[in-house]
Amino acid sequence: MATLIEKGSRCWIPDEKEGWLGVEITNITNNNNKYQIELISEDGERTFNIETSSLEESNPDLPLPRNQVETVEDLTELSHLNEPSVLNAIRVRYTMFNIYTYSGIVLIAINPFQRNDELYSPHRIQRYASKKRGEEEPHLFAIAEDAYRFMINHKQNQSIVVSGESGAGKTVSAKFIMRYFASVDSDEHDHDMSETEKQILATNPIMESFGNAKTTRNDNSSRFGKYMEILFDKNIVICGARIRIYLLERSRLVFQPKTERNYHIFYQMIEGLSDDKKSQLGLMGVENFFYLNQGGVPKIDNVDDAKEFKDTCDALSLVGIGEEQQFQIFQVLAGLLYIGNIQITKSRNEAMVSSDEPNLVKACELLGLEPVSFAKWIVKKQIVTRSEKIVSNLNHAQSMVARDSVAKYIYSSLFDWLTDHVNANLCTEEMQAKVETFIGVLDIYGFEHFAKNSFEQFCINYANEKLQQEFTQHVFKLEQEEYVKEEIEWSFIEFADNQPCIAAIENRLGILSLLDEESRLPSGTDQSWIEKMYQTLIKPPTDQVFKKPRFGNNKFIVAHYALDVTYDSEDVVRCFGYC
Ligand SMILES: Nc1ncnc2c1ncn2[C@@H]1O[C@H](COP(=O)(O)OP(=O)(O)OP(=O)(O)O)[C@@H](O)[C@H]1O
Repeated sequence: MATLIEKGSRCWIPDEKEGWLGVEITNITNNNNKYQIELISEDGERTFNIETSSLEESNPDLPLPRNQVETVEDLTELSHLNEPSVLNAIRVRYTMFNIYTYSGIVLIAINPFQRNDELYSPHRIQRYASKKRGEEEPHLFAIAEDAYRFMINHKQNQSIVVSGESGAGKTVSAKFIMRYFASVDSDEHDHDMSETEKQILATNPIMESFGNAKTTRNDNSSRFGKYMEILFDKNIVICGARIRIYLLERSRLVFQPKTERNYHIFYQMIEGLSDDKKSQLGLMGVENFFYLNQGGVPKIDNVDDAKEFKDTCDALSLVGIGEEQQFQIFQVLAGLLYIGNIQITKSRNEAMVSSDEPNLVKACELLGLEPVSFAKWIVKKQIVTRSEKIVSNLNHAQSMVARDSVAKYIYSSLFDWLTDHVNANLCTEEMQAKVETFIGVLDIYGFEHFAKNSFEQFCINYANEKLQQEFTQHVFKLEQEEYVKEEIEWSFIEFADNQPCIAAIENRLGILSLLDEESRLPSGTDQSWIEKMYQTLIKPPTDQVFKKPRFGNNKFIVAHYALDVTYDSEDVVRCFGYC
């Protein structure tokens, strides 16, 4: 910073409202080695008493006020790669409707929250076809084209990772990338969609109805991770596609926070089915089902659930799930809603449910279960050891978990079944035989950190931890290869290695194996899992990344690459055991 502090230098100072303020140094007075710096900012001349350490250098050519033009298409071209310079460059581009900016091999996308059809038109696709990155302005299509060319030239499979927090625009971006692949190899740029694109896009209403929900951050939030592969034959023509699903948020089926909803399909079904079919399934209004009424918002603004239902049914028909099978799916869904209404009573310390409890009877009728044994196994558990079977009673809270676990398990099995069905349609055995290479697009939840973090957040953050490791290794490896190729002198760049965190999670005596072990024990509890973790992991080297919070005995902290997250252990062992 020493060279920076002189009259005329431009720099950034922290600002409570704006984050950072662009300023110019107009005068410096040294008073007992405490510098008083006069700065001129975009909102007029002001004098600031500033610690020199809180200044950040800005680009010498950055004009004031801040949001005058500074158009780097790649952040690596900035003369100072500090936080304010990076944020400013992205912000300036955004105000000029450039939502995409490169940062080396990464494309940063800012959600515009407004439609711009031209940006993704067939004409645009054509503009990026066969072009090298940098020949056209930054765009998703340039990333897709890069992967496509690399696959052709090197005969190597490619993957594009789309990452970001909820509502950032991952799913929309992934869809546009798919559209690029589906149309770039056809001669139909200016015409209608290709058959393959139609088929691929038909999977969207299905996966979204069953896997998306309204959350506080996004009315159509994907509650699962998705890896979609576009398959190419030896002539580089698309011969099919394949979807893999990760981490469906099972807890949403039985619990929704205020203003959020369960999976769209339930509301669609209630709005869209004919009265006759609804009465066959015993379906009533949303407010009558505990699994649907907790968030208190049965409707989403500008969304017509009945129309969406029709689109879902059309898409199901398109992938070969006919009307009869569709009705069976709705029957399963209605059965789950009745499971959620089953009343479990408390008697002393034991839970009780009668086999003629009306909701249980209806759930069993819809799901083809036998009421007496279903009622029994909601309130009891059986552990099978090598020599015997041990049956014990559950208390009320445990029975509620058992009841909900059945519903969660059935729903996620239904989701898997749908995915398999979609896959069978997108890639038949005949297509499979032709596959030479593929390009995969990963659309997965970003890092999550809430006031209360459950096992689901833990799994999501673990997945992101692995992605982060893959990313750093890939970027540094590529960069170093480039230096060697160009015979540039270089020394190793220090970067945060997150391997210790991954090791604490997945090693032989790590968080996951201790959980696995605990959930197999007849007497396994959350508390004993936590205590085993405290004993095993709070010592070198894992004590760097695994900690005990100052308050409470049922939580643990993991120091992730993004930040420290405190996780709750409540119900983890029981739910894990049921899975
Ligand atoms: N490129 C874009 N152009 C216009 N609008 C966009 C774009 N990307 C996202 N949006 C808007 O933002 C909303 C949220 O985007 P999207 O569902 O893709 O987020 P997400 O990152 O997948 O979120 P989640 O993790 O919750 O699923 C979209 O419904 C759309 O309204």
